[in-house]
Amino acid sequence: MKNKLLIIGASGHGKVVADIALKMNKWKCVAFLDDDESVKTSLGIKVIGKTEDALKHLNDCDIFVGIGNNAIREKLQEKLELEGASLPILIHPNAVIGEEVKIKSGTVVMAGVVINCSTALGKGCIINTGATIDHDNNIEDYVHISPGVNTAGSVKIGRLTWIGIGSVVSNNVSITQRSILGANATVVKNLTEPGTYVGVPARRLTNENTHSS
Ligand SMILES: CC(=O)SCCNC(=O)CCNC(=O)[C@H](O)C(C)(C)COP(=O)(O)OP(=O)(O)OC[C@H]1O[C@@H](n2cnc3c(N)ncnc32)[C@H](O)[C@@H]1OP(=O)(O)O
Repeated sequence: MKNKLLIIGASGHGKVVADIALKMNKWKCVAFLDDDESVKTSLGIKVIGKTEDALKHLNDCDIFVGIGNNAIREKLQEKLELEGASLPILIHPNAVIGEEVKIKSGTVVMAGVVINCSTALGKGCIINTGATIDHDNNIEDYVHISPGVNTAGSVKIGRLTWIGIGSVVSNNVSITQRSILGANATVVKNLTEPGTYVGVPARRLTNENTHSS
């Protein structure tokens, strides 16, 4: 771990990431990188360069990708990993993490989250505000669990999936990779085809647009 933290992305999600980093009180200095030149500060924290500048700071900074879009976050984190970057895990001090929980690099766990025992979180995941992830879940890489989601026991969520705000996933259910669950969806059986699912119980949207946040 380094004593400086660089966060890529200074917009809404990046700001929440920075707020968590400040509350963890582990870094002497926190700064942003952002490709929008008009953004000079965010949350009172300086933007000191663009995404491409991350490579100049590999030796002196931990780097965190604070981008909400799953596919973009994956692309940036994978490149940084190849370059040997130090990619921390961010956990808000008011999150509750059970025994035997495994969390991989580049994942953020936000305020009010509860993760029960024996659950595994992959790399580059977002576990957003107030979500609960129960025991023995397997959340693969670059998944976004939106605010207020509840997953029951032994749920599996495939890589790059986005679970929309307030959704519920019943116990022992698997959701395949690259899926999107709309706000307030309820999943009661396995979703085996990637797609966008909405409603109670969740059903696939027929005319899907392409979303990847
Ligand atoms: C901190 C943060 O902000 S984290 C971010 C949290 N944000 C979210 O969780 C947002 C989740 N996104 C959604 O729910 C979106 O509506 C999506 C991704 C499911 C669908 O978006 P789009 O592909 O643009 O679909 P669109 O808005 O055109 O809707 C298509 C149809 O599905 C319906 N629909 C869309 N979302 C939902 C939903 N959540 N539940 C039920 N029906 C829905 C629409 O009413 C529409 O129906 P119609 O064709 O009969 O008019």
